[in-house]
Amino acid sequence: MEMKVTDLAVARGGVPLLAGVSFTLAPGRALILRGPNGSGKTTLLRALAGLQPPLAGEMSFDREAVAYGGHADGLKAQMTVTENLTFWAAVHGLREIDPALTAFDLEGLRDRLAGTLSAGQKRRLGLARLMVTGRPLWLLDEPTVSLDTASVGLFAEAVRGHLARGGMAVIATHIELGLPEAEVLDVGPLKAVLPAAQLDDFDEAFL
Ligand SMILES: Nc1ncnc2c1ncn2[C@@H]1O[C@H](COP(=O)(O)OP(=O)(O)OP(=O)(O)O)[C@@H](O)[C@H]1O
Repeated sequence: MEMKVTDLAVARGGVPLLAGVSFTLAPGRALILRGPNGSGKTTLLRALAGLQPPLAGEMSFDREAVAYGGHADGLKAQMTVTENLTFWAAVHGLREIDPALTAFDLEGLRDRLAGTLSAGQKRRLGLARLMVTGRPLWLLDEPTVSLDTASVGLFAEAVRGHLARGGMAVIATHIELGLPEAEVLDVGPLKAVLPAAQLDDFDEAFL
């Protein structure tokens, strides 16, 4: 499956943020989204994930292929690491969790309640969940928040393994992930031009 996005425009709170977003991603490829705070990377990812409608443009790829990793971790605090992953795999009709435990160095924590994990450990578990979905298109919003250098390395290896299996990834990040093979899209220059009338209503849009 190829991911093709053409002339996408997105808004948040009624305010247009980005326009003319176009890219094509082939199996085995990753795209890194860059851009200043507030430029619309999260909003773009939400639109790609089908969580909000775009203002305009075309998206051609299978929505069922998407595994979305947003800011909220969505972990079940009263379930163990193993139970969280097993549950998530089962939701996607799968059972295997060991490769994900290994990839994110979670074996030693497999029986710990997710609610008792540190911020970085929770983040690793949240990322491990992507692997057990079996879904080919990872859409990731700031996946390395709370991760130490070693864990960023684990994440980069996991993405690389995913790409090697024919997967794809679109990743919004401010840091250097150590994925030089990834393509980069800077959304900064794609800032939507607000019509004057809309500029008057700008504050209202956030109320
Ligand atoms: N729920 C909301 N309602 C209204 N406006 C919002 C909402 N969430 C975010 N925004 C605004 O939309 C704009 C784009 O936010 P977005 O989170 O997409 O940017 P970003 O590029 O991901 O930023 P960052 O690099 O800080 O994560 C910002 O001005 C933000 O304040």
